[in-house]
Amino acid sequence: MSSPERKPLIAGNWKMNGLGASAPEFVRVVGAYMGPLRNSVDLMVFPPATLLTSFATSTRGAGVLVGAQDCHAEPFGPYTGDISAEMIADAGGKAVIVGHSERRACHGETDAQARAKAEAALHAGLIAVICIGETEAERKAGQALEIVRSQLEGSLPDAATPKTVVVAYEPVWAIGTGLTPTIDEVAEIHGFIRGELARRFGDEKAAAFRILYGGSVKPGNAAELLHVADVDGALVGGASLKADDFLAIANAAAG
Ligand SMILES: O=C[C@H](O)COP(=O)(O)O
Repeated sequence: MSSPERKPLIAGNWKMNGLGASAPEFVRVVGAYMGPLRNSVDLMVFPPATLLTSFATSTRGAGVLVGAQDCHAEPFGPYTGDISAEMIADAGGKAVIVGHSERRACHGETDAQARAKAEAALHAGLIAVICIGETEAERKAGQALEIVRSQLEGSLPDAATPKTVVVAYEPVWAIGTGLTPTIDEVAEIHGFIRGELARRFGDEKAAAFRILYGGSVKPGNAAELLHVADVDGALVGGASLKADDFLAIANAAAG
């Protein structure tokens, strides 16, 4: 569970889903957030880049932060198809996801690239949500902690602060599968991440970083997962596409 100084954060990653016609779902989230929820939970939504500007416009002043799902490490240049952190900020984005396992698996993204992208994000004034997590084979081989340790070390910039960086632990085998680690496994990894942050940044700073859990978070399991020690929120994929489900998860974080 989040400590008093770490406000829970629920982040919705729409992945490659959403057309202009999906905007009303987001607008419903924004509307509901303007009630008491706003005081107890931070919300972020990461639509596809095509919807970034319209989502940023519809949440203006409402407090839901909108971000992008990836960025290039360079601010501009001959990188066809990519967008930079500066462009995300220019479009009204406030955050960016880097190192998501789908970028690592489908685009061969390395820890060093995730780190360079996170550095670019900080330079552009964005919050970087940095994803780490082991595969099923790595967990079965007893390597989960070591993989998480090396991804964390390799992907986090030295300049990371609790205000500019959020860590998201997403076991790859739990993403989109309906499977989740046990509560004890989640507690073990999140506690381990907190310890590794303390080794690198000191106890005080480490205590202020938010560490999200991601992987098959749904309204039905959110409360249990979100009340585990050192779980400060969730990075939600599929369930973030439906306003009711996403809001139910946000309310679980608040309660
Ligand atoms: O970024 C979100 C995660 O990959 C989790 O996705 P999921 O909730 O659909 O399992």
